[in-house]
Amino acid sequence: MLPQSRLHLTCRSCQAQARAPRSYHHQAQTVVRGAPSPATTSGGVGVLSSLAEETPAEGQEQDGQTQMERPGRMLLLSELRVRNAAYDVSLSRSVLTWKRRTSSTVYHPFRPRFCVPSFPRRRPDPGVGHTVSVSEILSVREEEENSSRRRDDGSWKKIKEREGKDCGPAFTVSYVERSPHHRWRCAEVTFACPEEALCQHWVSSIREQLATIVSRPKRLLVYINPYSGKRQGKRIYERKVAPLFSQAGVSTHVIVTERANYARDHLKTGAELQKFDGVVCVGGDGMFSEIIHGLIWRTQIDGGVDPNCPEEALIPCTLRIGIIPAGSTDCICFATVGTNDPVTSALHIIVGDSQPMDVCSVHHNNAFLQYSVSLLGYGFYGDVLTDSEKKRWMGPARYDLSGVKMFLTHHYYEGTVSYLPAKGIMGTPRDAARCRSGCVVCQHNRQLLPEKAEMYEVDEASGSESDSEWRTLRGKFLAINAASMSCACPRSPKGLSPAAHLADGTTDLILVRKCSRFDFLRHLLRHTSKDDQFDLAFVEVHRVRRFRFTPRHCQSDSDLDLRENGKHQIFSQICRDHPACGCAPAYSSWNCDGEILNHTAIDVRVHCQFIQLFARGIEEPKVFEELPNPCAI
Ligand SMILES: Nc1ncnc2c1ncn2[C@@H]1O[C@H](COP(=O)(O)OP(=O)(O)OP(=O)(O)O)[C@@H](O)[C@H]1O
Repeated sequence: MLPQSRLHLTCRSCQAQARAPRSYHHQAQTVVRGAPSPATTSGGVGVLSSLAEETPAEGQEQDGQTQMERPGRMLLLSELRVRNAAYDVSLSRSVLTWKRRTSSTVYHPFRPRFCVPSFPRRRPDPGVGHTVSVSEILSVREEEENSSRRRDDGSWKKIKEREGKDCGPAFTVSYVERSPHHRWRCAEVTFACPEEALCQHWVSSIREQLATIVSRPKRLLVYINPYSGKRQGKRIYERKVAPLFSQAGVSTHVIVTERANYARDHLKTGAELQKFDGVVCVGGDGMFSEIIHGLIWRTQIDGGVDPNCPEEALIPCTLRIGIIPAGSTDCICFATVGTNDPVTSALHIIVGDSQPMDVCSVHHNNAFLQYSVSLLGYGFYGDVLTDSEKKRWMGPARYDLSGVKMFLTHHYYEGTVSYLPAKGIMGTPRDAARCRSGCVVCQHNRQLLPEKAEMYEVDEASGSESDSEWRTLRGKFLAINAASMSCACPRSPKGLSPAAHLADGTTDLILVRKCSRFDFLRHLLRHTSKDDQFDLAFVEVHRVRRFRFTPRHCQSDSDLDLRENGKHQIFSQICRDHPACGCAPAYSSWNCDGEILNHTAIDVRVHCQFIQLFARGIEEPKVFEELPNPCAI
């Protein structure tokens, strides 16, 4: 137990104590009696400097008072013990910091509970400190004095950290710790306190700070597709996600879907959305598509907007969506979090992250077809999906087999593409920079949008939009792809359009014209190499706000869909089903985020930052490389 005299506590509500010293340095020297001055040790200096950094500008010299007289965001500072070692622990509004005191007689390097050391033991670093953002603290709990607690699986476990001397009052903080490859884990640290009152004060102070984070969801509506991927959706949710939600005090209403489109229909009509802070889908991209269709539709209907009209200004969805990856294709999760890991996604939901995302609306002859957030692909990717649907029994391997088959059949399709280029924006599809967490390109282009939208409206009203802005291309295409995000996934880490942005109000229109099989293979292989996949004579890419496609056979027939066009349909279907006849089919299908569209003539419009996800975008690697805690890696 620490002697009472060694405890020092600074609290916003205890101004008298905080005002007494002239500086943090001075305060530490005067309050921590009976111990070497922290300012004279490396540990002390580190703590004090981190506190100084945390003090806001408005806390600096005002009315002749020093920073210490107006402690700003610093709330608590105590000497506590972690695994028998003394630490200076401080709490501000933004960070919790603990730093080992060099005066401590026993040194046990701190490690989070989950961490298995995978590197040779280092010599203790006297300056080792840990800083956790308050926004990434999941929960805090007071430990019971009998040193045991119930585990998530219901069994009882002895807490190793509390064995030995520190069996008095203690509290445990659970927080987000970064692992390689953008994975997040829940780590814990237990602080032993010299007395019960101090322990309770720390717990209530941390809870108070957590309560101020209004972006955190408190109640979630969860849809689980039990047939996603390897049919593990329910298990993944129950084992990996539900315990974290419950630990963080997030309540849930869970619905296991009973059929395809169950979640979409429930969201459209039945769900009491006002009761929830967000919707979570447990499944793959198909399940996510269901969720956004239900939510967007419901938002428009509630707001009195006709979703069928391609020219309508749609109302953005405010309810955030979380994705727990459990499907065979989890591209959207990968693009927005950087990994397909249920625990990481659950932690992003708990901390209340927000990532805006563009949505494309797809219409045919003024009738709404579908929304898309990742890939709209005609030709190669449409054919791969059509073929793979017949092989669902094979599982995810069906995509590889159909990919090889469609590459060998090498079909091209004739048609006309018209597009509205995204002018005056920051960024191009050939940029080396990537869309990352807090992307400035997305923020900049979003700000431009109201002006541009007005300009388009004016043009449309005067009937001149198509003349002045639209561009038209005709030709034979092996593939026409519109990538609204990079479409990176574990198989294709660069994606179809590596520099595409999640939320800049544009889509990258990639046109692969008729070429030899060898050239097409070169293009495909560049998706996985460092070479630029657009730097080929038969490939062009345009960043656009809107585009239309009309297959050749529809052009003479006022955009009538092929499926309504008897003769062509019959022959094309025969050619598609029996490629051995040697005759190329006249049409392909659109692959819209993994679903096949019923029409080939389409009008696509991008809606900037139309939905919000519980995600942060992909963080730059340095975020976890620079962590002070060596156990994090
Ligand atoms: N209870 C259910 N029974 C059958 N199908 C369902 C059910 N719930 C949802 N679905 C449908 O299953 C389809 C595939 O779901 P999901 O995307 O979650 O899994 P997946 O394995 O990744 O599939 P895919 O790779 O084909 O997208 C979705 O289109 C969804 O509408």
